Amino acid sequence: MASGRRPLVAGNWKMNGLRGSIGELDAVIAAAGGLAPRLDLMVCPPATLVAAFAARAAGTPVAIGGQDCHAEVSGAFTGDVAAEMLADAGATAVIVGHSERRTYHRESDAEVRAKTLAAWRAGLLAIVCIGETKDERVAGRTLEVLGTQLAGSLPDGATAANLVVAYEPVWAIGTGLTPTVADVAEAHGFVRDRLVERFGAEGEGVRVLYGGSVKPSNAAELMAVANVDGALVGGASLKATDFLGIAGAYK
Ligand SMILES: O=C(CO)COP(=O)(O)O
Repeated sequence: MASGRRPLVAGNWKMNGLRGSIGELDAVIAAAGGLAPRLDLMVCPPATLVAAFAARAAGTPVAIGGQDCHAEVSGAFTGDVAAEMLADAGATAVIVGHSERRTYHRESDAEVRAKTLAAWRAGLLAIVCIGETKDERVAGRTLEVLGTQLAGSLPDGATAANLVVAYEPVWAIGTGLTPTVADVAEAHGFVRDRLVERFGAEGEGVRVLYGGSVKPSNAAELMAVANVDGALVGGASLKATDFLGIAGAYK
């Protein structure tokens, strides 16, 4: 903090939410005016809800993002969604390389890189996720893994305006477990160094979010760590009261 970087608190709804869930977005929008002077707010609903959510959030401080995109503009890719389609639906951002995509869809760093380029091609902010597994942490390989993921997943041309990195330890996602403050500081400091090495002043401006079991009760502690520029929130983003409680870490 005290970095000049504007915090971003983003909710990743994952495969949750029906049209009737828009009341949660409404509650976030209702509180957004009071929070907007201090931070950016984003909700990333499933693809089926992006258009409706974007229409509802239009003209408010709440941004809407997708959760994944295909690398191509269009074509015979059944079930996939292009970055241009998300933009057309009103999204201004997209999460790429989430560990659930890397695990269940076997996405490689090269694919994540291609998806990041697709996001930029469509004019979207790319939120690129990285993070180590429990085994990798126990083996003392966390920073090596993060370095490899950053090198492979980030294309040249990243700027403070087109890239956000989310550090999400795989073992902390949905488990209620979080790294220690010292471990978060080490990981985020490492990511910052790599961003600055590669992208110079732009890398200094790229926001690095922490994700993995962020809750209202631990948000203040996690968000106060150096080089933590906000949160990517899963489960606790589904209820507006919890999501806003996390955003409330920025007083
Ligand atoms: O994966 C996450 C956000 O992308 C984190 O999920 P949880 O907040 O549910 O642990």
